[in-house]
Amino acid sequence: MSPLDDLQQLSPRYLAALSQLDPDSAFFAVNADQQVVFWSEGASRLLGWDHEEVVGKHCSFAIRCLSCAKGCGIREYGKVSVADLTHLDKNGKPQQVTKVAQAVRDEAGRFLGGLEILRPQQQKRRPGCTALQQFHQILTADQSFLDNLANMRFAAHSGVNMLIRGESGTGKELLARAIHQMSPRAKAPFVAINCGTLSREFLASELFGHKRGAFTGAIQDKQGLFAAAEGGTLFLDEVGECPLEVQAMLLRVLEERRYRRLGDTRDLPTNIRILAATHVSLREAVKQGRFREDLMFRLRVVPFFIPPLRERQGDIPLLWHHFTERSAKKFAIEPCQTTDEVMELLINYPWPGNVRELINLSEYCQVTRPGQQLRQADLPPEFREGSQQPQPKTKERATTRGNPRQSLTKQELEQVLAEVAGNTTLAAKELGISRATLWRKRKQWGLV
Ligand SMILES: Nc1ncnc2c1ncn2[C@@H]1O[C@H](COP(=O)(O)OP(=O)(O)OP(=O)(O)O)[C@@H](O)[C@H]1O
Repeated sequence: MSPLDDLQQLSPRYLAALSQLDPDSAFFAVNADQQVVFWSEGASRLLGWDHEEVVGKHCSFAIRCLSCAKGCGIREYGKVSVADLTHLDKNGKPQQVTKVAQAVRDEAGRFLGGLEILRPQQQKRRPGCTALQQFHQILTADQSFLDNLANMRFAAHSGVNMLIRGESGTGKELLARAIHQMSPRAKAPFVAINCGTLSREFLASELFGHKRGAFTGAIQDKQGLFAAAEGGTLFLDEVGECPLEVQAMLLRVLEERRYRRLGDTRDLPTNIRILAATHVSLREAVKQGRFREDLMFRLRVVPFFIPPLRERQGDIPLLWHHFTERSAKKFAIEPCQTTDEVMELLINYPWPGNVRELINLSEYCQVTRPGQQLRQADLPPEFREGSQQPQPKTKERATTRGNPRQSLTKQELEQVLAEVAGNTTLAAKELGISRATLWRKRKQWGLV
């Protein structure tokens, strides 16, 4: 049946009239293939997509939410009601909504389609979190990450030294820039340096500057980053890699608020805030004698941990759609479309390179499949089933029922789905399989 036939069946005039009862909300209807057959004006306003762009397309094209990536639920349960859901609009901006959805069935109980309403929740949003997402470019749907970000606003404003810990690509520098922006130093410079990539002498010279003749090759006086960042923030990335001699120099600056250029005889005053980041534990580095304990305490007045992307699975669809749209704009092409199946693979991938790796992959997909539907085969080999690295040690994987890939039966899957009320994530965790596998098994055995 074509989308137009479905449109007739679902009485568009009634739907249009119904949607006018709540013009701020997004009303839409899908057919049995989950293609959009009705799209209200409120939906266009809330989610940014015009009627013509959406009708006839699979609903995942415009309805970008975490629950959709986990499986829609409307077909199975007939009725869905979820509060506090994060949806991305056309520009990748998160929208907090309440969702209600109702399946439409024929006399024989066959699924004909569904109706869904997304009500905006502006009034319920935490003002701090919204501002963080929009103003500081940190996108996340992870509530505990958001809470931590909101809780550190005062520390950010207060000017204390902060230490950010997280794996490579998790957004440490992005967060450091956000902290700088939230501080009274926002109008002064933000200067970043990676302490892990320079030799001791170069690093000291970069940081503090030098006088002509201070060392071989110092042919003229040079100002360092302390001078460049005066009044602002100096971000010391990979501070754990800093040589011990430079650590001693940094400690002196932090204690005395004065520094000396290499080869100089006089001290210069400094007024900067130091933010530092590390991917290793500084406590461990202290234990191993590679890092000064006194400097660690000075730097980590307020510590902040950014969880790796694999522990913020809810952020994967959000960031994916955001960066896919962004690279589509960058290359002036239509964004590629991500099926539920591919999204499951993305969600279950361990992302060793974190957000940076996700951005690179989204650009790769954009340029290799512009405007087209992304298939599993289009992803690099590490995303294909079976070649995925085991996911890093989550508690759930220890609670599986043996070796499910070989032994899972339809009956067992049915039983687990019943136990967890159809929740795909919980069922996958319980069975110790990826959600992609679970989804495939459900399709194979007609359990969708
Ligand atoms: N939550 C997020 N929302 C939007 N963009 C993000 C987010 N986290 C990271 N990014 C983007 O990912 C890229 C990598 O982030 P960033 O350079 O801040 O990571 P990092 O932890 O400092 O990495 P490294 O330790 O390797 O220097 C940047 O383009 C950044 O803007």
